[in-house]
This record gives sequence, C-alpha cells and structure tokens, in this order.
Amino acid sequence: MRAKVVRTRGSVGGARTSRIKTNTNTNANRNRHVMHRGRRDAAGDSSSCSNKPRQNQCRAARRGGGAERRRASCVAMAGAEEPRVAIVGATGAVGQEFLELLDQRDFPMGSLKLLASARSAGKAMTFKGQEITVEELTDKSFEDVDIALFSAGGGISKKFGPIASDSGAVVVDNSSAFRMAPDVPLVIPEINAEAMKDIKWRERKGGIIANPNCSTIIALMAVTPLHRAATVKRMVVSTYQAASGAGQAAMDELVLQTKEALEGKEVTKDIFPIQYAFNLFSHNSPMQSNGYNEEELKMVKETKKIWSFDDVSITATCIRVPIIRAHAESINLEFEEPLSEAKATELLGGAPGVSLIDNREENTFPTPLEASFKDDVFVGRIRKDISREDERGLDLFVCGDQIRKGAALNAVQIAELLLEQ
Ligand SMILES: NC(=O)C1=CN([C@@H]2O[C@H](COP(=O)(O)OP(=O)(O)OC[C@H]3O[C@@H](n4cnc5c(N)ncnc54)[C@H](OP(=O)(O)O)[C@@H]3O)[C@@H](O)[C@H]2O)C=CC1
Ligand SMILES: N[C@@H](CC(=O)OP(=O)(O)O)C(=O)O
Repeated sequence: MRAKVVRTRGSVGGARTSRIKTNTNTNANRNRHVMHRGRRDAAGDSSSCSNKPRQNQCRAARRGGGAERRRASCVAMAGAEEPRVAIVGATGAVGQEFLELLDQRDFPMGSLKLLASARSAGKAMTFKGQEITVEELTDKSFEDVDIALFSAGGGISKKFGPIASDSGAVVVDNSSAFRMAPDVPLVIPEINAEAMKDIKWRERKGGIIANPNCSTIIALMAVTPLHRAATVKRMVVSTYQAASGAGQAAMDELVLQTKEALEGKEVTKDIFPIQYAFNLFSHNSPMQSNGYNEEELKMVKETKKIWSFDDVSITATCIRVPIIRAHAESINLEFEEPLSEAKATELLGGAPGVSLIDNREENTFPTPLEASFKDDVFVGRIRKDISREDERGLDLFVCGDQIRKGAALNAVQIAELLLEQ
C-alpha cells in the first residue's frame, strides 16, 4: 500500500506534522517527516548489511545509479574510519529526531542502519537524500555496528542493549533501563562528560551510556551552573510536560482531541484514559506507594547521580500539559552560599547550551513554543525567593525541547564525545 505524505509543518503549535496516510487505517496515521511506506523490493536491494568488511557492506546503497533513488537497508556514509551507526526505534519521535540531528550536525558515519519493530520492517526513511529500508530489530542487528542509539522504550533496551554491547557496539540508551546501574555513566555532556571517559568505540569492547530523563536534563542544564557556584541544598521542581514525552502517538492524539473537542465531539482516548486537550493531569508514569510518580523520583535520583552529590534534598511534581513538544519547569532553589539574582543571571548567560529570555519590563520569558525545535534550554524569571530573608534562595522558569535536548540531541552529543575520545 502506498502512503501519501502531506507536509503541514508549523500548523499546530510548533508541531511538525508531516503525516503518513494509508487508505485503511486513519488511526494509524502518525507524524512523520522522513518516512514513507514502501515495498521491500521497491527500488533496489533491501537485504540486510552483511558482516563482511566495511567496504563490502551496504552494496545495495552503492548499486543503482543515474537518477534512480538509492535504497538499502543500511547505507555507506563516509570513510571506513568512521563509526557504523544504528538507530533503534528509528521510526519513533526520538528516532526521527536522531536522523535530523545526525544530518544537521554532519555526524561522521561509516554506515547507518535503521531498526524498529516488525511492524515497520520494509518501510523507507530518507537520510541525506538516500532511502534506507527499516529493518526489524533482532539479536543479529549489531554485528556490524559501532555505536547504537537506542530509543524504543525500556523493555527493548533491557533486552537488546546488552546484546548490542556484547557485539562490541557502544550503546547510547535513551530509556531509563540502565540509568541507575552503578557501572553505567549517566551523562549530560555539558555537565559530566568525564563520566564516560573509559568507554571507547574503537576498542569494540561495547559499553552502555545512559541518557538522563528529559525533565532532569532540562532542569540540570539551568541549575548546574548555579550549583557549581553556590551548592544547591534543596530543589523544588514543578513540571509542565509536553505530549512528546509520551511518544509520537500521544502528540497525534492531542492534535486529534483538540479538533474533536472544538467540534463538540467525544474525544478519542487511545493513549491516556482522561481527556488531554484543554486539560492537564498528573504525569502518567506509575504511581508509587509514597504518593510520588516515577517521573518525579527519576528527577530526584538522577540529579544526585549526575552531580555525584547526595547531599541535596529534591522534591518534584510532574504534570502533563496540552503542549506538543517542549517541557517547562518552575524551579525553586536553596543554596549553601549566597547567590544574587545578578550573579545567577551572569552565570546562566555564559552557560553552554543555555539561553536567557528574562525581560521583566516587557514581561517576556521562555515559552515551550519558543523552545520547540531549538537546541538550547531557555531560562527566565530569575528572581530572589522572597519567602527568605537571606540571598540563599532563587526561583527560575525553564523551557527545553523534550525531543531535542531532552532526548535525541543529548544522545547525539554523547556520541560526538565518543568520537572525540
Ligand atoms: N530522555 C528521555 O527522557 C526520553 C526518553 N525517551 C525514550 O525513548 C523511547 C522512545 O520514545 P519516542 O520516540 O518518543 O516513542 P515513539 O512511541 O514515538 O516510538 C517508539 C519507537 O520504538 C520502536 N519500537 C517499539 N516496539 C519495538 C520493538 N518490539 N522492537 C523494535 N522497536 C520497537 C517503534 O517502532 P515501530 O514504529 O515499528 O512501532 C518506534 O520506532 C521512550 O520509550 C523512552 O524510553 C523518549 C523521550 C524522552
Ligand atoms: N520523561 C518523558 C517520558 C520518558 O520517556 O521518560 P524516561 O526516558 O525517563 O522513561 C515524559 O515527558 O513523560
């Protein structure tokens, strides 16, 4: 069945809304900007990459010629010295962002392989003008891979992460599966790059590096420069989290529900059990016996690991809001040492990966829409906590693109660090 790709970028609050349309299943329509369904034999060979030396791989990509579009299950990209890369979960929201970032940042690769579930096997995605056929993820997928970017959920990471690592690939994992494992570095490159210094892709000894939780990454990009200057004693966070954190299907459902609600129809509830459009609700991650959900506890535990610092008290309330793509967070900080508004502003103004939007006169501060599709985390509302007499308290408001810095960008930056080593 042929798919029709309709591009309507920017029409729903910064959402990228290219769609795959099939004739039979409109519920299966999902936002895609680089993917279309194709027959396995549509154009050229779609057989898997062999395990032969790299110059023999991706033959399918090099065959064909003239104006014919190249199509292969893995494509040769650059020299044999570059890492062979695989994306696990390539068809998902984060997976598609990986493709965009690898292209934009001109990430050097010997070859690129796209992996997803059996449902997607045979579909085609486009990278740098070449069509690549998506393969089903199997135990054998990693034998010719040096760096594997995983983004297909914790269950897939738990099963296939060790298989990939045992095959010699370095795994950069977006899920929570290994984040708290003592021997797995949990890395935000601007903050603790040194944690992964012992993992080297050229040695082919494997290894797993974990990408932190998106809310944690976005908070720590802003808070860490302040922590380094004055030591955070206590952090109180309230999040306003976008649909993107629940995957492509959740973004699609929010758009659909919004239309349905405006038309006075009953809303579709395939992803969340309660209405999302024109509403907000406590984060959908599992609730614990202490009244915190998992997302909140991730922020507590992961912050301590990333900072290698246990002597900080953290509490969080995580809320899902009807925003497509970027998370926002309100953060209250208590410090060991005094830290003025002016000093905090100066520190954040010079922090890598951080942009200030903090204009009190014009009431202009970060918004999720402005943060969408951007690499930086945006910080504003930097102000002294008036509930205290001293200068040891500050409030901030931050926004960051959940799919970019919260997930794919951070992972690609980790992969770039691997290349530097
Ligand atoms: N740092 C963070 O906080 C974040 C982490 N993540 C992690 O990334 C994961 C994916 O997120 P997102 O892209 O938004 O989710 P999506 O739902 O948009 O995509 C899921 C991807 O996983 C693939 N997949 C599902 N089941 C299998 C399977 N059995 N075998 C192989 N591939 C499979 C899907 O393939 P198919 O299309 O074939 O179904 C698809 O490519 C999350 O579950 C989470 O673990 C995501 C966002 C933020
Ligand atoms: N934190 C994401 C969900 C997610 O993928 O989290 P994690 O990677 O920690 O499982 C959200 O906004 O809901």
